[in-house]
Amino acid sequence: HTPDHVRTESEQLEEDARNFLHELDVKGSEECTVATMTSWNYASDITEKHKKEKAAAELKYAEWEKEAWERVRKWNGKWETLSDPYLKRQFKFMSILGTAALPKHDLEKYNNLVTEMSTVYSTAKICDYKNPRSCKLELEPDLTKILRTSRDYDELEHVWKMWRYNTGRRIRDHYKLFVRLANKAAKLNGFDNMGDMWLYPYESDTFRDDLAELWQQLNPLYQQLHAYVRRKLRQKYGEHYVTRRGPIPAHLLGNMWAQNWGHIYDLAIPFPHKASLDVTPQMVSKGYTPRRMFELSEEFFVSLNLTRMPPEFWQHSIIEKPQGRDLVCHASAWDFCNAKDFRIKQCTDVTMNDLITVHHEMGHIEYYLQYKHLPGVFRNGANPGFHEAVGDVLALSVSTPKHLLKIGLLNEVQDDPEADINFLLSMALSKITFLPFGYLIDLWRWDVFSGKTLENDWNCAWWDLRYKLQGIKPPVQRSEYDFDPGAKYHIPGNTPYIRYFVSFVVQFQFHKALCIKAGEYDPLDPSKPLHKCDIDHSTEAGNALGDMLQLGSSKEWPEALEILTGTRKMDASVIREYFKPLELWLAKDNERHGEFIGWETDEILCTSEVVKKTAKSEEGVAASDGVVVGGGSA
Ligand SMILES: C[C@H](N[C@H](C(=O)O)[C@@H]1CCCN1C(=O)[C@@H](N)CC(=O)O)C(=O)N1CCC[C@H]1C(=O)O
Ligand SMILES: [Zn+2]
Repeated sequence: HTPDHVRTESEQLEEDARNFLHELDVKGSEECTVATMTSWNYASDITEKHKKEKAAAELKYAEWEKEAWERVRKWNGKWETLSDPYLKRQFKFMSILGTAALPKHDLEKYNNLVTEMSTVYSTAKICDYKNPRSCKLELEPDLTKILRTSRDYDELEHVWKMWRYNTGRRIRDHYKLFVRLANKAAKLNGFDNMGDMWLYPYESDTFRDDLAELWQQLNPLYQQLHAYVRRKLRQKYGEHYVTRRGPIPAHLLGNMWAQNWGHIYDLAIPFPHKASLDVTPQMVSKGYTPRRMFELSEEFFVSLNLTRMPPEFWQHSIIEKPQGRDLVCHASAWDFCNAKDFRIKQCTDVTMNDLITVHHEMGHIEYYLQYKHLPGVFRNGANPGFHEAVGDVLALSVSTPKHLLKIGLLNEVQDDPEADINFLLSMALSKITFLPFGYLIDLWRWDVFSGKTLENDWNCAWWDLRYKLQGIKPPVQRSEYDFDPGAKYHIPGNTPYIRYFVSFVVQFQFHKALCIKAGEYDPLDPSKPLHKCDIDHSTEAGNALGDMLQLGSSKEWPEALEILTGTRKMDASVIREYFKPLELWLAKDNERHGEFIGWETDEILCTSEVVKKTAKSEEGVAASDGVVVGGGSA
């Protein structure tokens, strides 16, 4: 490099900035590794000792973040004059301190509240409906299995109600204090409330409006699917429980949160005489293990010329539920900030649904691997939605009958319009049904953080959204004693959720771009529709995906999106194109059956009053001034 004395002043500033940022990054990564390790130890073995170690490490890491932030602040007024956008972007991100801005005692309280809420959620157990003295049923695998397989209305209601009784209801007070401290931290960072701070990584002041626009474009398709599934559930459970024009009882949809209806495919399959596409039986009969499922996923990434898992991954990951201890079973991917230790923790079941989740988690690991060379502030998704989309994009190919045949999980593929509709319906039961759920979680939380939803209305505001967007209702009347949002991992876990809604839109844009590169999709060739595309073994597709992943968050997400897809905007028309044949079929089928599209009810789903418990039952007691949340039609 040029000797000091001939450099211009701005070149000198740039050199100093580079050295300053590099030094911070080395120290920051070391601190991050220590903090992440104690977080992993707690999440994989919940003990008082691990909780204390995690709490101490979080405070220590916050000390480091504050020190780094104060050193960055000294560059204010200088870093903005740098010409290199790569350096300026690093300073921009390092100027946001986060919750470490809280006074130490507030931060300690905040961290403990989150850990406490997570512990309640992850260790909750309920009593068995069929054997009330056995009270050791856990969410994974017990309750998940019951929601997936039981068709007993009352058993499902018991599990649905008791899960919420032992999770959400028990953390409602924690959450009140958590919200206050979260907003205090947001204000210390110059945001109005935590909801605004969560949107910072999307770098767009029209983001909320863009999301509302996407939902408007997707809602019609959701409503057609909702009407069709409601008819099938009415056939199964009878008109008393599933009315013609009302919302669907939430506990009948195969999933604890009604976020993915894939497990009632057997009740909804349009052409039952065609081969089933749920390959769980084949996975079991072929002796699949969790390890095999992870290797299958890795093989797909490698076939795309992407990076295989490092030895540490197989050494340290937990891919089966360990017995004899409490742990956070909710699947997660971990980056230990040292460019070599990456792990997944997942209580894997041998089911097709878990094979999809394996790909989801592996997608996170692949993103970590692709950007591990970048400075810490860029070791993130272009936006959080991109991080959620990577694994799902590969899973779109894996889920095709053609691919399942290729890997021996299907022994025949029927290629005809009816089989097509069956396949698209099975995909819609997890992709389309998720959209209103993925949107409403943070619609609810943004209103809670902003104060638009007051503490006394938390649960009824939740059911207002669940009714309005998903067209579902609770099997038993709810009150403000309950805290049903707290029964979903990401609320006690304090993980933002709009990233999943973004992912479910952009993953189809990624899929389309990769399918074109793989020569698997041609809009003008009816034999190559988007939903039949399988990109496996396409290095053109893999290289294009890798090029985008390697950017991390060093470029604004519209630029990263453009590099891969040629467009700079989230675009709902691609997911609608993928499901077009199904949308046409559903509209005709609903028309033929005279189905009412949408939902209405005059039932009181949630009361602001505490419902007086009667000896007979909980429902049926009309509260004095119940808040009617189901009055309007959709
Ligand atoms: C099963 C999955 N678990 C999350 C995920 O993988 O996103 C976990 C918990 C929260 C964040 N997380 C991570 O692993 C992050 N460390 C990844 C990262 O940000 O790097 C999950 O929650 N999903 C998948 C479908 C919809 C949603 C759900 O199940 O509702
Ligand atoms: Zn994820």
